[in-house]
Amino acid sequence: MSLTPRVHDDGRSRLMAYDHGAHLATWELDGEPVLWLSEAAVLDGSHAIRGGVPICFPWFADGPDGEHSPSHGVVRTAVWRPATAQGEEIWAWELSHTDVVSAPGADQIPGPFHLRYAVRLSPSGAGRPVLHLELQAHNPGPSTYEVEVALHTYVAVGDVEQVQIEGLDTADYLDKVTGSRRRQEGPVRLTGETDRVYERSGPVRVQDHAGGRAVELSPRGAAQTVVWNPWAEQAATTSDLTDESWRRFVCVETAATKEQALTVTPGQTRTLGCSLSTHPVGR
Ligand SMILES: O=P(O)(O)OC[C@H]1O[C@H](O)[C@H](O)[C@@H](O)[C@@H]1O
Repeated sequence: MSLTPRVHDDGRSRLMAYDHGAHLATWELDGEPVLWLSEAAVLDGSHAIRGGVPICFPWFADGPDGEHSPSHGVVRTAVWRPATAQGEEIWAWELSHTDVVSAPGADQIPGPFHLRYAVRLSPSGAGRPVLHLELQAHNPGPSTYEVEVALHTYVAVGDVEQVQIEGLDTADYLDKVTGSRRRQEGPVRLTGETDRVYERSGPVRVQDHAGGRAVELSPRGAAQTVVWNPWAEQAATTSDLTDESWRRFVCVETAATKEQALTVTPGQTRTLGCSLSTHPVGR
């Protein structure tokens, strides 16, 4: 059975989203994808959707201790409840710990939570729309806990080998491919499997020379930026990626993981967000 998408089309921006994962799956601007969605994405609710913006919560990858599962937590595969959209919001959803009690990994949730996630478009000064994503994480319980959170944004590019990512120069990062800690020199260029957690929160600009466009991501409420691309060999073993499709995206993720996880005290709401806009390449 196929999931039913929600569709918003205002003539310039076309957005498609699913209640499964509160997952914004596509953003096309003037007919061109800004967010990438895999042609082989599983859209029957049995898996996380490969592409768009998966929401990782309350842990990232295999979690703070490396022993959490499933990957990226329990909410990207949960069915979220539609919530009332406010102001310019196109869609909003909510999800609580009580909605995922029987999900795999539920026993590893650090405490009761209530999430609200909203997708909004606003015109920018230059007349180009800006996409705003915002996740609010509320702790309704009696104890303080920590959560890892990420908006795992798949940015569509013409050819990942011709991409330069600006805004991370001099940032320290953990290279998860080699396990080493390093410092970025100049813009990020991808030349192989890339999985890095940068200790910096944007703005970050993806210069997509083959695609003739730049995409800027402006994060809020998180201290880290993750850059990920599986490259050819990893992609070949990933069932929801087709041949060569790894060239068409780079994940630039607004993230709060490990030592930078978010502490949420009783009654507190932490907000993490990201705004995306397109620009002429090279400027
Ligand atoms: O395949 P997924 O569970 O969606 O994860 C895809 C990727 O997400 C993040 O970028 C992590 O840093 C990677 O280690 C992981 O491989």
